[in-house]
Amino acid sequence: MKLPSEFVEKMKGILQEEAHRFFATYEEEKASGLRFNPLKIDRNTFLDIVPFALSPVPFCPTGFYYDAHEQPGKHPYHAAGLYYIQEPSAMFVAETLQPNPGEKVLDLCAAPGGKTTQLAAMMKNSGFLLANEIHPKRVKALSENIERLGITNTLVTNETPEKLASRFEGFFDKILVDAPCSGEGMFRKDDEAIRYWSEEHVQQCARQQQHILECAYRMLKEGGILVYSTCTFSPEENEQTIEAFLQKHDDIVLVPIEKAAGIQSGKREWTNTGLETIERTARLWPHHLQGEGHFVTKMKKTGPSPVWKGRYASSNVSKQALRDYRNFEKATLQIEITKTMYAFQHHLFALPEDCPSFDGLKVVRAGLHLGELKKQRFEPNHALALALQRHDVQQSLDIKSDHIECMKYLRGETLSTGEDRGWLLITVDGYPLGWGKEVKGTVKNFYPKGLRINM
Ligand SMILES: C[S@@+](CC[C@H](N)C(=O)[O-])C[C@H]1O[C@@H](n2cnc3c(N)ncnc32)[C@H](O)[C@@H]1O
Repeated sequence: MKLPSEFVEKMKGILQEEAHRFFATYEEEKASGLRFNPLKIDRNTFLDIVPFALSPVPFCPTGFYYDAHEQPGKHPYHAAGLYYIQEPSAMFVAETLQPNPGEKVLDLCAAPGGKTTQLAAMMKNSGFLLANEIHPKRVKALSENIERLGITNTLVTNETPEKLASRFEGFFDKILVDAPCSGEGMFRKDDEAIRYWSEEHVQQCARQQQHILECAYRMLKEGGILVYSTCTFSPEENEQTIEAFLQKHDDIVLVPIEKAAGIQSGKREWTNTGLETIERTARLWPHHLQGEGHFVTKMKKTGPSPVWKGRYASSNVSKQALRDYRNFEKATLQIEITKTMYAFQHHLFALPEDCPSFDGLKVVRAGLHLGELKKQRFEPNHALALALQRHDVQQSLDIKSDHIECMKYLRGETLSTGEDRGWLLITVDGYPLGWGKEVKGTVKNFYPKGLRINM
């Protein structure tokens, strides 16, 4: 691997006697990890059914390492949202924020959704999570991952941090800024990150991080928690970004992060003022643990915040549309969705709890996408299938993960059953994969075209 020479010199300078251990990790395989999804499966059942060898990530109770030769992204359990593939050190970030059910949480730089999906699971799909991504292409991947993992408490937006800050002053209990950075911790898994690296880019990222943190600050309640993280090593984007932020705000204090399992402290020598409390921050290094590397800071806002003056979203759904949905619900489900409903043209959503009004914001997903209102009938969305449990529906068709029928379904082919039951939840080993509509012995395939596999 050819590392940028300026990067090598800089790391040798700051790491000194540790540098050779750090550089030796570039000769080793990258760490591969996945997190099981507690919204769909418990730990023991997951370990019973998962067909790969796994070993636990010591700093994340839902995280596991898998061998590099495995391809968990291709297994039907991935399509069923039973797990999320995530770089192991990244798993520590949401663990540090520790959101609770019922809280109002913001993930400001969220795509592709590794941390969002972890946060939503920790919140047990309740409360309100705003997952924002500034880049229109990346927000699509975020939204798809939220759908696959069966997340229903999340509003996905495609906004700038400034726009959100002007709308949500003093609104959030907890905020995550997983900042865009120079990605030095990505070098083992992404050649692009190596090619893109320059000292100038490091400085540019540091300026941008300051700006994003300022926006986050405005949105935090008094007593609120702000976690800042990067997947880069440079002190300018880590200790120094936090140092500058603390200098601007005397009502922000660093909350100590417990260090275990090889997690190290941030370094006071790497601040401009020798800031002692920076040791409360955490550094995950590839030569101290199995992971690509992260920097994590936990902060608390102790001073007053403006009282949020916005309003909450209310339903805009017509009586007829609601009737069409309820008819579908009665005929197909065993549960009733009681959340506030919202329609974007013909598409019906069940909003997260405590969802603020999103008028004027670029919304990509507003909670659970229930489906589409077609002429006097309702067609369920894939997201609804993935947010259900098998027993939530009246009719389901279970296929085995190692059976050809499962591949046929994921390829978008029809299935033959000989029955005529209408909407069926198609499950793999009991876990929802998508919808099918059974008419006269044949199940029409509603697995989304964009997700179908070709093999
Ligand atoms: C480190 S990545 C986030 C990874 C994500 N949290 C996860 O766990 O999957 C940083 C994200 O910030 C976004 N970003 C870039 N510039 C930004 C800006 N000016 N404001 C907010 N976000 C930005 C990037 O598009 C990128 O998706």
